[in-house]
Amino acid sequence: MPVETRSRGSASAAPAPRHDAGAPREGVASDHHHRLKEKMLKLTLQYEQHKQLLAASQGGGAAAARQHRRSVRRLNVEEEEEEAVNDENASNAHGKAAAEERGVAMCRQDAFAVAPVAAVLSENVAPPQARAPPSKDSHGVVFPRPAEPQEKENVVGRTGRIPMSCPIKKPLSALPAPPARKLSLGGAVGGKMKAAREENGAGSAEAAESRILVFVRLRPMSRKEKEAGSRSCVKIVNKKEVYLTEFASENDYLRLKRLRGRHFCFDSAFADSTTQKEVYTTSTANLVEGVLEGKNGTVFCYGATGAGKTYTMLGTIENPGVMVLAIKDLFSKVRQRSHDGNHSIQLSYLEIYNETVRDLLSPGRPLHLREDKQGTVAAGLSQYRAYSTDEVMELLQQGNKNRTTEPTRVNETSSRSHAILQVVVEYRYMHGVNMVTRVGKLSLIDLAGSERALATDQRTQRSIEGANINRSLLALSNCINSLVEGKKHIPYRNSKLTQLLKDSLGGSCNTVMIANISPSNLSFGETQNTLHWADRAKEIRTKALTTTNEEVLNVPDSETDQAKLLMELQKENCVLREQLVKQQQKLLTVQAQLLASNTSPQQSPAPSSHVSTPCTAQRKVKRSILAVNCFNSPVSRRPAADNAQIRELQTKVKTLESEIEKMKKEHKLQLKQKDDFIHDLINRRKASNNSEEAIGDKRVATRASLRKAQRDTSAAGELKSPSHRFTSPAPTAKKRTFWDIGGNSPSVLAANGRKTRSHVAAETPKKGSSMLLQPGFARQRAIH
Ligand SMILES: Nc1ncnc2c1ncn2[C@@H]1O[C@H](COP(=O)(O)OP(=O)(O)OP(=O)(O)O)[C@@H](O)[C@H]1O
Repeated sequence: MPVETRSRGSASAAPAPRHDAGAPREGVASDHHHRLKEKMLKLTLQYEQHKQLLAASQGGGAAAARQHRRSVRRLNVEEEEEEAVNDENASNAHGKAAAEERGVAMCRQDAFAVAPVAAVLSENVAPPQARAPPSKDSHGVVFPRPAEPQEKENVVGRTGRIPMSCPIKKPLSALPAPPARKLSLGGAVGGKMKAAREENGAGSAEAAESRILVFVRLRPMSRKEKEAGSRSCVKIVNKKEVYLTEFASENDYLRLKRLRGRHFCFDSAFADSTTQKEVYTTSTANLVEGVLEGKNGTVFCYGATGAGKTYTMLGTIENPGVMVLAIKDLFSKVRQRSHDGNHSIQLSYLEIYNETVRDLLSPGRPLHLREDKQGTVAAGLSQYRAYSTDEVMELLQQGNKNRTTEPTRVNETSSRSHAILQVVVEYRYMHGVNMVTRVGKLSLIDLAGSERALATDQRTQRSIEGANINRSLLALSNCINSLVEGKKHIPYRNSKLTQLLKDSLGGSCNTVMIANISPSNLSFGETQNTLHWADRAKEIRTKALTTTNEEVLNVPDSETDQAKLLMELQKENCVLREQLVKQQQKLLTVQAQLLASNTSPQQSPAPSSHVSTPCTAQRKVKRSILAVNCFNSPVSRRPAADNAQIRELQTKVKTLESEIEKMKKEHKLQLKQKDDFIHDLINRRKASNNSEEAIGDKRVATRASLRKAQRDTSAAGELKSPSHRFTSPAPTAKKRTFWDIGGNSPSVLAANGRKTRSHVAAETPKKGSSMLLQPGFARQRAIH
């Protein structure tokens, strides 16, 4: 039927006659077709539920089985009712005009209730979606039920000019609800971990699998894109649906007819005005909570180059991103809980550049990946124990300076590598006579952007980088495909990235994917690709999350007191460390005052500085400048009042320094005592009986392995124990610690010929320096 007739039909409010012989038969056929589709959907749902029911009955959950049977019966009843309604509708809707009218009306009511959407998607109309009954067992992220979008293929738009086809995806609420993410046995701790069951949902088969949560973030249009005259081709509706519309030139008659729209539905979709905090709270806050409970978590940003991945992960000083917010949150939560136990936080930071793994905190030779009980690990990767958010921020900043970055045509500070920040949180507490150790690992990943060769550069180095980035992302896509299809062999080994992501994708881990997209129609292909893979990733089921990474060590009565003492000592250590940091800060303030009071630049030998702090090289430089300017200057040249003030301040500084020195000595002594005590404890336990020897082994594999690794690698000069960090942060000639990773370190460039963010900063100190070089990792350059 011609378009005008349909339009007229929808314009007239009169319903079509019930048995209109003249009505076109194609309307009936299409209605019938939709009913069949709905029926298929319901059958699929029923099948899923039966599967769950079967699993529930196998898991011994009789109550759960009854519950499922009830919900299946309810579904059947609903289905019958709906069928009856559909039959009636079908007979009422013999006229195509009436069917169109119904579709448009529903469309206006639901999907287009949000006003701005109507402008882009007024063409998309469809019948209602099959709805799955809400699962009572679901403890996953709960979102308000979205308006049900309508589906109709090749419907003429309001303008009646551009035929649109927009296959509507099933909303997430209609998917089988993700089971509770309660507990997990992650790869971080292997060996003979005791699987601690949580009462809530423990043992139920519903918790047998979990799925990756997928979020989409749209960035604002950049100045460049605006200048190029691009239009927005993405619209976000109901905070979870994404509509993608392809625009064709009005003169492109050939493609005009084939213009298509796409619809996707995710756990949440963030519009361009969404704040960093909102993104963090919705996507990652739960993961941080889980890590403190001993569950592993991974967040990774995926998308085309320039789509906003680094902005989402790192952000700017004013708007810190997910990495920064997660770490702040982690520390504040640890502080709240540290009254009942002992927390330690260790972190490592690496990049995958051109298929080689590099340590960002202690750059050197490429690292090799190996598989062990803890999963895939980079051998020799340095781990740093952090005691405050500031310390982590400094480490992160140092790491970012060493990250490979290059300007491309698309993005001035394009990340040419995948960066992975891993934070391991260990929590120890006494539970009766047992010492419980819980370990959770949080991985925060900023992937490099997929790109077209033409979109970036044709220069050799860039194209090699681009090819490697694309290859690893292709490997990631292949793994996603295999996981979704339920294949037995997942090709993790095809790239370093997938090897490191193995636990996050196919293991027991709470995983979040944030897909970043650009609104510009010039990036339509990239956006479509990103959304396609994000949509696929939504279907990946990860392993059961029924346990925490928890180790329970039975401490005999005779040793309980000692264990308690040990914990007390550890707590005291933490307090002492905090005091030390405060004293150091005081010292710096006094020195700054001294510098301010001493305006005349005097040349004098620097006093010996024996305060070794975990400060940056920058801070050290500052200190030496202070020393040169302030100390030992000829007293005779200054007015008497100034001299008196300076003497007073000098005395203060000396007192503080001696105080710090004293504290350090005490601290060292306590650490030594603690280590002796631990050794003693282990030896005694080994000797006591054979069964406990196994537990001893387990300790070595988990908590103790970390300690052992620390000892081993610190011997090799790579990994520093906390005491080492405080006593000798100065770099050795051979091994460079992160404290002496200067932003302008020539060896980074010389060693491999690649550019890091440090080099970019050194070369272009003023113009648009990378956000990763700023204290809050801010890219000064805003959206252009
Ligand atoms: N949500 C946002 N709000 C404001 N500006 C943003 C947002 N997202 C991205 N930008 C800006 O867009 C530009 C490109 O972003 P970014 O560097 O994060 O992209 P990317 O995906 O990491 O690119 P690449 O893969 O090449 O590293 C930056 O200038 C950044 O400040």
